Amino acid sequence: MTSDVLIIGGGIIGLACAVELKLRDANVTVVCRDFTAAASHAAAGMLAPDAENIADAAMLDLCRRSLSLYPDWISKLEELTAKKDLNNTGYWPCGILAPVYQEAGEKKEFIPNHQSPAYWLDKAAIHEYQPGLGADVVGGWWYPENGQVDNQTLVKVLRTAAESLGVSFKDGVTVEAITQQQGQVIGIQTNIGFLRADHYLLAAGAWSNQLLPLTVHPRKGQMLRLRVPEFVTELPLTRVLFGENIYIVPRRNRSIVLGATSENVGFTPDNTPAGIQSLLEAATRLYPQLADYPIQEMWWGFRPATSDELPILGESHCSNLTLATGHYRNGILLAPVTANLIADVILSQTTDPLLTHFHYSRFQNTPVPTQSSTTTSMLTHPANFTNGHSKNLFIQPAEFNLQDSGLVIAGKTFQSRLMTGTGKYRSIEEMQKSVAASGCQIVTVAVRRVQTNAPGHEGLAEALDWGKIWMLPNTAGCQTAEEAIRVARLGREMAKLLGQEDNNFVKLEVIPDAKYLLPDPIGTLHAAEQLVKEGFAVLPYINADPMLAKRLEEVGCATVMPLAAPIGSGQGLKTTANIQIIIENAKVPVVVDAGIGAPSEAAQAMELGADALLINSAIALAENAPTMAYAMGLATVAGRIAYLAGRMPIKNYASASSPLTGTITA
Ligand SMILES: Cc1cc2nc3c(=O)[nH]c(=O)nc-3n(C[C@H](O)[C@H](O)[C@H](O)COP(=O)(O)OP(=O)(O)OC[C@H]3O[C@@H](n4cnc5c(N)ncnc54)[C@H](O)[C@@H]3O)c2cc1C
Ligand SMILES: CC(=O)[C@@H](O)[C@H](O)COP(=O)(O)O
Repeated sequence: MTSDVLIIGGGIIGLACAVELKLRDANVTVVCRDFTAAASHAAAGMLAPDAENIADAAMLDLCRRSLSLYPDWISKLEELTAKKDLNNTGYWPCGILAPVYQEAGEKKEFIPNHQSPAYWLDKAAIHEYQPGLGADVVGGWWYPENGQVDNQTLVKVLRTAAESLGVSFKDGVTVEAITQQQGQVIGIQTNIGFLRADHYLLAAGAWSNQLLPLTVHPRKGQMLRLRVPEFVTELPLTRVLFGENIYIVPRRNRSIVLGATSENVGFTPDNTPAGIQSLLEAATRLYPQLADYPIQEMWWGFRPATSDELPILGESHCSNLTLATGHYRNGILLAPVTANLIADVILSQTTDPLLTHFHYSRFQNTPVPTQSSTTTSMLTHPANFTNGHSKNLFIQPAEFNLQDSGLVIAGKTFQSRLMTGTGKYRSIEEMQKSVAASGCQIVTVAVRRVQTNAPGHEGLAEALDWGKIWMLPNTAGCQTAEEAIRVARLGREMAKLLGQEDNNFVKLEVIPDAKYLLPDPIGTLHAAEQLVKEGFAVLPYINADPMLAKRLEEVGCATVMPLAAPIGSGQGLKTTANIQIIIENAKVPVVVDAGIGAPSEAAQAMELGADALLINSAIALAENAPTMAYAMGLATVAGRIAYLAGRMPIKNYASASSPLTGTITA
């Protein structure tokens, strides 16, 4: 049995799983960066499987199961925290009324086959049942079994319960990478060092794809809270109103939560006038007397959304890593069922059949593996991936036991350590052949040039098979941090359009100087800080400056990319001493970028211990580009193997290679 479980993320999902695992005798540690940033803190707390109008049958089943677990789960939590008063979590099966302004025309009556009842109320009935609704409400559904919980107090109760059971917490700690070897997680890299456990659970909400390339992205929601004024003696609302683009959630403590916007703006923080205005307009239309209620508080949060709006639950590509993320709009509702099913997976190795529907591999073209075959290509391009070329550049003979686990950037593993570009080729066909011949798995693309169809970039984006090659959008042509941030966002959209939904990589170039193409260190640092905040995996192109490399690593960049020599100069390794210092100190991959002119220089950079190379001009401008690409691929592998083999020390004097003893004297 797995006893030590490390949970990444201390939102409701991480906490609920921690309590359940601990109750089943596991040793549990929760690592959490920032509890106040959690969606769990920001939510409205509705328990609304029916009001949410969930179309997917398996999801509806999951939500209903969770709703039915709620009463016992709440009692258990409140017992654990020695507070039997059910109001402590604000759990309130108060029902949800969903008024409409236009009748949809469907048959409206009690639906007896519904697993939970739903009643249609016509205009007269709804106004009688809920006085104070806007005059233009024409009817609505009543879902008596839906309800709410005060998510902010619930997570506090969960945290207290977990602590009282002995769950250990590492607060304010950021997980930077999940380190894997041969289908196993061997530990997690954090800002306080390397942590190990028997088993790992990823419950990092909207930030999950900073650690694994899952299709989880943030969907921002703005919220506000009103207070029932003193002069209103009785609670005016005793059920949730779930209207069009608005929900009104009255708490028993006389606050009223209004939500929420649904914005696709990455991790852009703050409340905005437009967001708050839209909520207030919709709320006062639905329940006009709110117009006079005092505003108490505003906030925002990031729902962990997936492209099909369903959570990702259960096993992963690694046998000791389980996933519980992507709960999107229903994570508060789904907490108890998630905790149960995930504890079953981790501790009893039993997978409820329902979990097949929420398996991570549904976003790939691969079939869902059975329990006995757990490895798929989610994070690691297959080791024998040849990128269309007949030669496999990555095969390293087993007898050498090289223990090279691949290049890991922002949790994604690549076998090839060579990245190439797409510029300067004489034709698209030559570029395609060169990319294939190099064996590279990452190709950088200048977002601006592709968007503007610059000469040589027409049709470029479509010319490569992005099912096989990971796109590294770059901000070439940007002179300021602001421009680079804008272009990075476009790059992310471009990658999405080309089918890489989960690609958050950006090669950051801020280059104001046209003659030497030297990057602006200050602009690069500023842009990197912002882009990291927005959830990008940032790969900054820099001069070979060890201090800057350190600062960029500290702000959360996924790699550093020091230059060997100016871009396109083919001068070779001109910055060796500084690159060596960067390599010695870096905890993120060091990618030597720009200026490499020949395979010998590529090999030399890898022998120094660089993790990867980015080479464009030396390939594109060679007389025979595909052949040079092949040579660069071989040189990268040779340099890496030589680095792993460990070169001999350099000596001042000769030392004979043949033995000096036992020779025949003449
Ligand atoms: C405005 C809004 C309204 C909502 N309303 C409802 C509702 O009414 N009903 C409902 O059921 N659901 C609702 N939701 C959805 C629900 O809040 C989420 O689905 C749920 O909170 C997700 O929980 P989680 O634990 O997965 O993620 P989160 O609560 O976001 O927690 C993730 C945690 O992981 C931590 N973390 C992330 N990355 C790292 C890292 N690298 N290292 C360490 N820690 C890390 C974060 O700091 C965070 O604390 C709403 C969400 C929003 C934003
Ligand atoms: C394509 C790209 O990103 C280049 O800006 C990169 O820096 C490579 O430089 P070389 O063209 O000198 O290899």
